[in-house]
Amino acid sequence: MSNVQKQIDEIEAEMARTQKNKATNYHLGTLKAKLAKLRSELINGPGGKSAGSKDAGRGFDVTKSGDTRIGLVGFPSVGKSTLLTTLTGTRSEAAAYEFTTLTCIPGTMKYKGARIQVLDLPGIIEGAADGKGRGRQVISTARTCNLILIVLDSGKPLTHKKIIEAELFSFGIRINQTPPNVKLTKKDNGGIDYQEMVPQTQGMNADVCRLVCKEFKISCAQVILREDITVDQFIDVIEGNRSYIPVLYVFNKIDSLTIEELDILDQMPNYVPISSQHKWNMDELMEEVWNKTNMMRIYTKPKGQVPDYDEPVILHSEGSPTVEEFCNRIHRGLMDQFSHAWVWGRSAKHQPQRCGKDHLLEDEDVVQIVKKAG
Ligand SMILES: Nc1nc2c(ncn2[C@@H]2O[C@H](COP(=O)(O)OP(=O)(O)OP(=O)(O)O)[C@@H](O)[C@H]2O)c(=O)[nH]1
Ligand SMILES: [K+]
Ligand SMILES: [Mg+2]
Repeated sequence: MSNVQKQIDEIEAEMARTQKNKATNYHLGTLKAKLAKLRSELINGPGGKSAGSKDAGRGFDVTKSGDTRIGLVGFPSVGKSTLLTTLTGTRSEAAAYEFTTLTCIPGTMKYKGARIQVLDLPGIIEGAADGKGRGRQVISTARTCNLILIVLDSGKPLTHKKIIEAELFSFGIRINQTPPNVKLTKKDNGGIDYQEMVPQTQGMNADVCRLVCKEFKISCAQVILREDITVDQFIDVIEGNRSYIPVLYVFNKIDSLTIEELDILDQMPNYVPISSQHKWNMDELMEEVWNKTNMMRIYTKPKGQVPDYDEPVILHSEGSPTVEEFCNRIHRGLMDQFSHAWVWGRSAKHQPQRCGKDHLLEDEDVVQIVKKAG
């Protein structure tokens, strides 16, 4: 065991021993900061780049293609390769022995007009993020995905889910979370200026903030907390290299479960039960993938022609994208020529509606761009 891993274990043991209360809150804050620093060191070497930076653990060299990228992550033999083949038609060897897949196999599927790249990956086990097997490469590649499918064998213990989550976590991936709404501005002088815009109920206060900053050698900064966060989330802000990625839990091999066992699984959020071998419930999986990747279809309509429903322009957006974002997606420079747009569909008050560049679009709107005269 490496020296760094030993220190990590010691701190984790100390944290487990320490009762959570007001008096120990500060001490725990310092321990959490130390732990985060050691984890970065473990992944990148001492003084190395922090997790997630370009030269940190290298992923597999697979070119991005399509509108979005999803990765299949899980223990060996849960059925990732079988799923890739079922979804995309690309053959990836599947077999009953562990570590059948030794590299990253890409495939593509089309759904609602969007081209989705799916990455089959080698299986990972506990300790993957610290370099066991190809674990680091797998998780580095997972960091490049817009959505991760954690594939689980529904006949195996649920503890596997926790282990995979912990591996992703220690590599700087935050699943199904949004980046903390915190502003941190480093300064040259003036100490730590700490402001709470909303009451903090999960351990943050001015002293904890100062202690954690000190651990990271930040002595002067403005810190504004715009939501109620945990100390761990504050450390995430300081380290600044986390990847916030949505996750779906795909419970495979449900063909070998009883109805009662299936009912228990049914109560978990973000989960999709499937059988990749029997192609069961693929429709729900595709729909959940669609919902989690925040894609929107906008159809173009050249003047005097019917809209092109086969090749939508795909926009990624948490909320509604603007006409301007749509134009920029088609090609740079289009906005220079933009006069107005005709919009049909859910976002239009009448069909069509004449709109400016700030108009907010909805899924499946049809847009015709009118260029400036001359
Ligand atoms: N019963 C059942 N078996 C399945 C299903 N999907 C895959 N399998 C079997 O599970 C075994 C492992 O499948 P793989 O697709 O190789 O699993 P993997 O996760 O890619 O495995 P590694 O590449 O070794 O990590 C094979 O024997 C598959 O036939 C399923 O839906 N139901
Ligand atoms: K296998
Ligand atoms: Mg495989």
